[in-house]
Amino acid sequence: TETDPLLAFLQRVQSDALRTMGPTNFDPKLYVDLPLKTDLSIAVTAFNSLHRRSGTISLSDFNKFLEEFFDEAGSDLVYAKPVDFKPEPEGFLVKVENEEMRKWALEVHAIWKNLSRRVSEEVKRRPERHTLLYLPGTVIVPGSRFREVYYWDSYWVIRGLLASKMYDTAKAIVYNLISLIERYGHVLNGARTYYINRSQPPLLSSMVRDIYMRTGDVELLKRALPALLKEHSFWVSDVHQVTIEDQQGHKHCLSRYQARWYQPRPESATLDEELSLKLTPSEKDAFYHELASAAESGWDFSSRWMRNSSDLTTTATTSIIPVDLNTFICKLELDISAFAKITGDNSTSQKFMESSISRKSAIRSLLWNPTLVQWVDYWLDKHDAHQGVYQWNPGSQNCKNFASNFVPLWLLAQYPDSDQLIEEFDEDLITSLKKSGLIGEYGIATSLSNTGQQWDLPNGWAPLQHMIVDGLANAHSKEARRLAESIAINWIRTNFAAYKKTGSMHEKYDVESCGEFGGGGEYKPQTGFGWSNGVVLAFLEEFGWPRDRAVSC
Ligand SMILES: OC[C@H]1O[C@H](O[C@H]2O[C@H](CO)[C@@H](O)[C@H](O)[C@H]2O)[C@H](O)[C@@H](O)[C@@H]1O
Repeated sequence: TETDPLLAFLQRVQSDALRTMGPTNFDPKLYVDLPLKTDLSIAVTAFNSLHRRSGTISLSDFNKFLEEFFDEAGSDLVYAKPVDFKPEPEGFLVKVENEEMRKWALEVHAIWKNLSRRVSEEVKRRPERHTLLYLPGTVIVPGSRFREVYYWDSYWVIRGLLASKMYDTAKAIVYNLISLIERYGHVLNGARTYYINRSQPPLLSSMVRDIYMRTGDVELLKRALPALLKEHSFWVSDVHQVTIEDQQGHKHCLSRYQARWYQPRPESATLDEELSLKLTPSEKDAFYHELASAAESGWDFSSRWMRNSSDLTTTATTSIIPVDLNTFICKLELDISAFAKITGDNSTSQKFMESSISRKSAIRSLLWNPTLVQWVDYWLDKHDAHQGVYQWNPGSQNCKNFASNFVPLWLLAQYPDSDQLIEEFDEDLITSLKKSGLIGEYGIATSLSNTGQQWDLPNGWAPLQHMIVDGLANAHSKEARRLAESIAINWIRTNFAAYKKTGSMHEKYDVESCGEFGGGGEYKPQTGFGWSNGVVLAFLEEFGWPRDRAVSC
């Protein structure tokens, strides 16, 4: 995609739009999402002549140009009512007894209709006019500016669809993502040409597993398995995998995020260019690479990846071994092993069981911190590397509290015999979470640093709430289950309060105030919103809502 002519042209339009319209309310992503009405060459000629005619283009000429040559952003995804949507499905949230809560849950459930789309046949016919990629089945988009399917968002969308008994829609999403692996070798960050250079947290196997648990569909496992094997190769290739030798001389392999991209992200090019103004040309390329790699992590952006939490240009994502990524890959290995066993491929099952055991041992040896009683990320220092092998240094563990430090709880809950991850699961881990400062009044904070980046304090994100709550709820400890339920109740209440106030579900919430959505970051707070809806429905399915429990916070 580096020389993708459509993207190159749309980025010229994007920077002209900024010059013409000014920075207020400017969203660069809008321009790289515009579908062309004509062949590219015709639009480029018209654009060049517009430039020749007038040095600075007037707003009205610019708007006329947009209207003549482009359709509206998002018009290449057509509204499609999901085939399996029912206003109140049989067996829906049976444990929700409170009438007000049930009424709201049905409203949240009904939002699936608004977020459901199909890629237009026009995209299949003339792909060169669209940055949107063709997908065969129904998609659920996150909402607002996110008018395409996203990789890791889809896991929580599917969790919600399962609560909504929409199994066909859930499967269609999975088949779409599989089609991306078949075409590109990995699931893209999102289904746009400008996302081909990177993936997002690998959760496809978790989507398949959860759907299989509800439907028993072995065909799904058979279709998914070859794709998951390809995806696994992607995450353990030289690009992502690093070898680290521990203090006993054992070598371990763990993975990191690393996009194949050294330019401004097309969807945010004007912002990336502005941020990099003070950098030299080679520093710029490295910075763009680190930003795109942070986007691969799903945590774009966060003090978690920054050497100096007040300076985004110090983002160094590729120098970090993230605990959540390795948990997801370990889960992918366990899922592959389980699916292979069910479908009768015992040697693949055995091979991936062994890979998962090695990764668990690596996580425990390198990322577990016994003093903090939690897992942590690890900073790679190039001075510690000899012939491509890093020597483990305990001082390089990142001891700051991030919600991601507790994501292994989720894996432990799904595969309870994964105890190689930890000496022994005991109440100290729960105490460590409670004392971390991450548990806010209305949810789990992403970090403890308020940097103005969206993956930091005071923002709480639905996926992080869900993985930790799910992990605690299934930890076979009454204390852990109680904590899980209280986090879930507060999270539901704040989502409910914000919905009552604004009429919308939000992409992120402020965990310090009731009913407030989150902010910060590089774009305006978005509504819709796929994963938030999914997590509310999944929590209500798990914990229910008794008649006499107050709905407001
Ligand atoms: O346009 C800026 C960035 O937007 C996306 O990231 C955020 O939204 C995604 C969709 O909900 C979500 O998956 C991600 O975790 C959010 O940070 C996009 O994924 C980025 O690649 C993009 O640069």
